[in-house]
Amino acid sequence: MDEVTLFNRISCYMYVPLEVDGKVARRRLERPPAELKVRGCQKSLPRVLLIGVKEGGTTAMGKYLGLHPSISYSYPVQPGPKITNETVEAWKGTFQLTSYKQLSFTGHHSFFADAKPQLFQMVRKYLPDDVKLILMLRDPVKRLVSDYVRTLSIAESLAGDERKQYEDNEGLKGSLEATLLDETGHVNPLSPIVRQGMYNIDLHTLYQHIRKERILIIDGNAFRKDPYPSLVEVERFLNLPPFLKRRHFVYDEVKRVHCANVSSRPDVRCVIPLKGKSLPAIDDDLLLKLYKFFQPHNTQLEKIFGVKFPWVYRPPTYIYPD
Ligand SMILES: Nc1ncnc2c1ncn2[C@@H]1O[C@H](COP(=O)(O)OS(=O)(=O)O)[C@@H](OP(=O)(O)O)[C@H]1O
Repeated sequence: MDEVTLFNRISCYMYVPLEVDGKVARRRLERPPAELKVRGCQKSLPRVLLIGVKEGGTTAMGKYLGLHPSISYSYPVQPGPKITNETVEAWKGTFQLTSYKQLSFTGHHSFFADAKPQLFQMVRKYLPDDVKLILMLRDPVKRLVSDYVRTLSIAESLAGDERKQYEDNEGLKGSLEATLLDETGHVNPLSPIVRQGMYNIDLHTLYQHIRKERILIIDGNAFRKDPYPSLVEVERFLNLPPFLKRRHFVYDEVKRVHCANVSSRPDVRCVIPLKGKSLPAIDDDLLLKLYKFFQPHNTQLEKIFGVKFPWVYRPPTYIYPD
């Protein structure tokens, strides 16, 4: 069966041609009510949850896994802040319709590091018993720099008290060095963007609450270089019928990432609209300090939790490795 037919048989939505300025685009519509009923289409709480980390590749993973016809992906919205019947209902209200042949899937990059209490409460009380979690971990130094660039650009778009409050919350202190280092020049583990990369600590807490078999950890570095092998791993972890193919992901020389091309989903192409954000040049000494700081945390990841990604073993370096 071709991709479009398969999608049209399973999904609660369809894409119809729409002419805009002489060009044919596609508009997504809900299927007719009778079909929605037969397919059991409704908003349902996720059976698959992407839990982070921030800047780990969660946006691309969400969108690309959502290309699978057996997956109904809803754009990430953070529930809460308190988890109650009402806030969970409101969260569910933001989801797409899911048919009985699909798994409802969403997530938020904050679950792993900042919103664990909410995550645990939801898993205990609200989410389906068979819920599975996907966690994307990326070289913590790259994650940190990417996070800094993103956070700074958000701060620069704000003004006055609002900016000050945001900078305080995020621990931004005027420069990359001031944000990451304490008064003695050591990497500051209390800096929020440093703390987020100490994955071993958060993983320890996660495994105390959620069984290991329910969690798949994906290498965000490998996913960025080529999303296809990671997506196949996720398909298998979720016991989905194999659907995603190598030809669905094409490297874009300008954007420097893979973009998607699946005929049933004209709405998903590249995750970033233009070029990937360029990372600042980092002083050699600072880079070495950061890699040295994270090395014992990465070692714990391997020794205690069996995470064997290449960057976990990398010795500290003053170059920014690939
Ligand atoms: N295919 C593809 N397309 C676009 N971007 C990709 C892709 N694969 C991985 N990435 C990397 O994802 C990084 C952003 O991560 P997140 O989406 O987790 O960020 S967020 O915290 O949820 O906003 C972002 O990090 P930076 O490159 O450092 O900006 C991307 O490199």
